[in-house]
Amino acid sequence: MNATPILCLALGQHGVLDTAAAALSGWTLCPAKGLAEARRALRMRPAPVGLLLFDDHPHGEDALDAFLREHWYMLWIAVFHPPALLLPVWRRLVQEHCWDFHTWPLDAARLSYALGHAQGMASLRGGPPGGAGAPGSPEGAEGPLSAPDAALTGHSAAIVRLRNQIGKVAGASAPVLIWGESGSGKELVAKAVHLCSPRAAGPFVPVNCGAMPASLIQSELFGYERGAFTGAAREKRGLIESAEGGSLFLDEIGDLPMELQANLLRFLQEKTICRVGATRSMEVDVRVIAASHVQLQQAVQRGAFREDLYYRLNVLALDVPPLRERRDDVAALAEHFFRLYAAERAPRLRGFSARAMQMLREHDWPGNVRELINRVRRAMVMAEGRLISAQDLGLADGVTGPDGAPLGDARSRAERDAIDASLLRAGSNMTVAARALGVSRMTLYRLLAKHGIPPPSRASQP
Ligand SMILES: Nc1ncnc2c1ncn2[C@@H]1O[C@H](COP(=O)(O)OP(=O)(O)OP(=O)(O)O)[C@@H](O)[C@H]1O
Repeated sequence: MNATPILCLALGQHGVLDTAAAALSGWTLCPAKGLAEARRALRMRPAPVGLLLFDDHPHGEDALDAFLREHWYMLWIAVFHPPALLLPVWRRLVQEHCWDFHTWPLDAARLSYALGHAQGMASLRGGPPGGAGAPGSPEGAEGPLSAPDAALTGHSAAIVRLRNQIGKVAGASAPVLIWGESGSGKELVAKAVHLCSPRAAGPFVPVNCGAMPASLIQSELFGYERGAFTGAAREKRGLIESAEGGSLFLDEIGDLPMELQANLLRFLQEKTICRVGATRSMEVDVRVIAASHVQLQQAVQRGAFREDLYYRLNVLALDVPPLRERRDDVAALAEHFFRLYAAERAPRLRGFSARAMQMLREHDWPGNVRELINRVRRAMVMAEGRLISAQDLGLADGVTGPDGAPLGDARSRAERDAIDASLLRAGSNMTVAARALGVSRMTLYRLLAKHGIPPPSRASQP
C-alpha cells in the first residue's frame, strides 16, 4: 500500500469517491466531499497529489479555480466525463491547473501509473508545504504562513521555471538570495520558498533593511539585554530569535550598514547570535532568505557590500523576472487582482474591455506587479461602466499626448500624469515617487495640492 495520501476531491455527486476507492485499492486516499472539506483535510494532512473527480454536470468553476490557485504546489489529476472536456471553461481549467486528466469510466491501471508518476515528480519539487497550520505547529512572531499567502499567479515559461527552482531550493538549508526589480514579487517568492521548505510550520519573519533606521537595526535584529543602553528597561528578543525554527527574510539586504554586515556574517557562519549588552552568545536555528533590487556584485565592487557576506548569501540564487519579460502573465495577474478586490469594491464590474486587456499587455510595467495591482485597484474605483476601460487604467492612447490644448494646459496635464504614474509605480510611497520624479518630498506634496490629487494615506505606505 502506498502510504503517501492522495487527496480525492468529489466535485458534485459524492458517489464518485466510492468508484475511485474501488479502482485505487492500493493507495491511501483522503476523501473530501467538496472544497471546504478538502481545505480542512489539507490543513490537517498535506498531500502532494490530488484527484479532481467531476460528475457529469460539472459547475462552480470560479470557486474551483480559486481553490486550485491556493493549492498551486500540488499536482492535480482531473477525471471528467468526456462531454465536459468539449467545454472551453473546463479545458482552460485543465490546461491551467492540472498535471494530467483522465475520463470516466476509470482505467485503474492507467490512473495508478499516473498517480505514481505524479508522486515522483512532486517529491522532486521538494514536496508540499510541511503542514502549515497543522496541529502542534510552533507559532512564531508572525505565525505560520498558509498557501494562499505565497501563491504565484502566472503560467509563462519564466514563472514555471521560477516555481521549479523554488521547489528545488526550498528543500536545502543554505541561504537563498533573491534578485529582482522593485515590485516584481521577491517577497512572495521568499514566502513560497519558506512554505515549500521543511520549516513551513515555523515563522516567516520579514525585515526591510532599507526602511529601518541604521541606529535601530542592530537591536531590532539581534535583541538586547536589560540595561544594555538607556531606555532598555526590559530584555527584548530580536527578529532573528523570533524566526527560530523558521525563515528570516532580509529585504533590501544591500542597505544593511557595514558593521551589521559583519554581525550577520558571523551569525551565518556560526549559527549563534549575541544580544546587545549580552556577555554570551546563543544558538539559533533560522534560515536566511535575502533579497535585493540592486545587483549586489556591483555593490561589492564599490566597496559598499562585504564580499565574504555576498558569497555566503549567494549559495542559492533566484532571479524574479520583471513583468515586461513575462507578458503572458499580465492577463492572468490582472484577472486575479480583479477577482481579489471585486467583491470588496465593485460587485457591479464584470471585468476588462478587450482594449483594456490589449493595453495591459502592451504596457512596459516599470513598477512591475505592484504597479499592475495599483492600476487595477484604481480602475475599479474609477470605472463607470460594467467593464474596466483602458482609460480607467490610465493606459488609454493620447492621455498624455498633445491635443491642441494651450501650452499651459498641456504642460499641467503632463505634470499631473507624471505624478500619477510615479505614485502608481512607487506603490504610493511618497519618498520613492519623489526620488523618481527628481523632486523633494515637500515639493511632491505641494504638487499634489496644486493638482488636487489626494496624498496617499499612511496605511498605503509600505
Ligand atoms: N506572481 C504573482 N502572483 C500574485 N501576486 C504577485 C505576484 N508577484 C507579485 N505579486 C504581488 O505584487 C506585490 C508586490 O510583490 P512583492 O512585495 O513580493 O515585490 P518585491 O519585489 O518584494 O518588491 P520590493 O522590491 O518593492 O520590496 C505583492 O502584493 C505581491 O503579493
